[in-house]
Amino acid sequence: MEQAPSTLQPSGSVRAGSGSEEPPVPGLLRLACAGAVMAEALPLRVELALGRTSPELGEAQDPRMSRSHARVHHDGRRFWVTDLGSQNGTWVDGEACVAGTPREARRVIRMGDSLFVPSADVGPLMRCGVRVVEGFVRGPAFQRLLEQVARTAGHGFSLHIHGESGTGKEEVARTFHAQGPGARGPFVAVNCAAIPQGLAERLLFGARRGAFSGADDAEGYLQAADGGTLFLDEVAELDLGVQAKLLRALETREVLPLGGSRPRKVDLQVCSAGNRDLRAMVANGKLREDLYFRLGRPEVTLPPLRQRPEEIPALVAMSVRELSPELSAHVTLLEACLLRPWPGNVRELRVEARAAAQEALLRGALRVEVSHLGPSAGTAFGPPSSAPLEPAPKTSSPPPSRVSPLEEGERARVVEALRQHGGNVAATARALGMHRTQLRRLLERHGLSLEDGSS
Ligand SMILES: Nc1ncnc2c1ncn2[C@@H]1O[C@H](COP(=O)(O)OP(=O)(O)OP(=O)(O)O)[C@@H](O)[C@H]1O
Repeated sequence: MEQAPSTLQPSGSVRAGSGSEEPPVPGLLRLACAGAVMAEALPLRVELALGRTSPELGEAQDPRMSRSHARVHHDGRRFWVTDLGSQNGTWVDGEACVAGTPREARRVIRMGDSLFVPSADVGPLMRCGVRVVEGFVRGPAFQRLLEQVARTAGHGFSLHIHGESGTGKEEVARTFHAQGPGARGPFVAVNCAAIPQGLAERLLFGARRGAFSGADDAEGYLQAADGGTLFLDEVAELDLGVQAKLLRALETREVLPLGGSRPRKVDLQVCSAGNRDLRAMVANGKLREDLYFRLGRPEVTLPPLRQRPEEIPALVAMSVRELSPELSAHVTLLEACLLRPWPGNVRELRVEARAAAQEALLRGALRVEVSHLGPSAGTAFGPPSSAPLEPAPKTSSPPPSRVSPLEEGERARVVEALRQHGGNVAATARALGMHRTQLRRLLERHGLSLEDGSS
């Protein structure tokens, strides 16, 4: 049951369902005002003059903004900010502006204690706002995706959720379950990457007493999910033999436990998830083609957090409050979090925001500022990025070299973390704010082994 959602949007703004057919509306996402988190869309036709009394800013005013603070201009493709000699200054993408000199803004603008993010389309935020439902922050893209998933669940047997690690795929799977015919049944989540190879069959399909020495009767995950939904995260990590047996069970709706002679009927929906391109995995022989057709369609994609900036301030404020209700997130912390790329997505952001809050408490502060945030938090793939939030227009610039400085930074950071944690995968992953699966993939990509952490 959904508890009454709270919505971070101005009263009077429009809220509707999907609006993807609408033409894009460039503008600013106003994500903080006077230090308080908000999520409001400010459409921008050509120019917006922002200041303490601007009619565009409505009733929510920031006393630290000057009456005539800055001008934001959109040239049809890019956003430009000019500080108008404000008392407290204007920061664009983390750097202070010189009054009177236009500066291109790509990621975040700070004026007083207010934050604005330039966006090629503020329409979705105008229509949907940002909602917080049972401690889960849902921006417009997330809301639209959940609507789509709810429709699929009504008349579908399976769903595949594609998305980077830590983006919230389990919440999407839970919506698929809650909206499907087995909503009253169990929801069983299985991380296939975490199952030791030799145990996969026993854990998935169960075992009969005597199947192997010391074996007792045990239910598998498929039997446990009977009448509900089985959520298989990283399904392509199962070995091909287990994949064949899984496919058979899903097709026949019967599970034969290890050492058993009589299969048991099961009735379940299946939701799978992962970060890799399943078609490429089929092509590489890592995923059975027939299992792909059973599980891989339909597919929905959950965008990474860096493409959902409107959720970031609410997530940070929530994580800080979780540590202590007396703490508050300062605008400089929110700004820094908007500037970093968060390769570990929401999981990493929440871990690092809580760590910053803890640091503030240790230093006796009740306001969590950027100085409390770990310098490498949110940058596991290199230094803080200045890449635009929306895809940049195609240019004829030369292709990047094979090993970019960003990748070198990432490799060095992983090696250092491994060294600090004695090659322990779980501890290293935790320290980097990522999932173990994500760390294993990084090690693979950089040709590293656990021994690379020993010095
Ligand atoms: N929008 C959100 N609001 C609040 N918490 C969130 C949100 N999205 C994710 N989280 C939290 O972040 C953590 C990671 O989310 P989740 O486990 O769903 O990620 P995932 O995409 O399944 O990643 P992985 O494949 O690595 O498991 C969880 O603790 C989850 O509750």
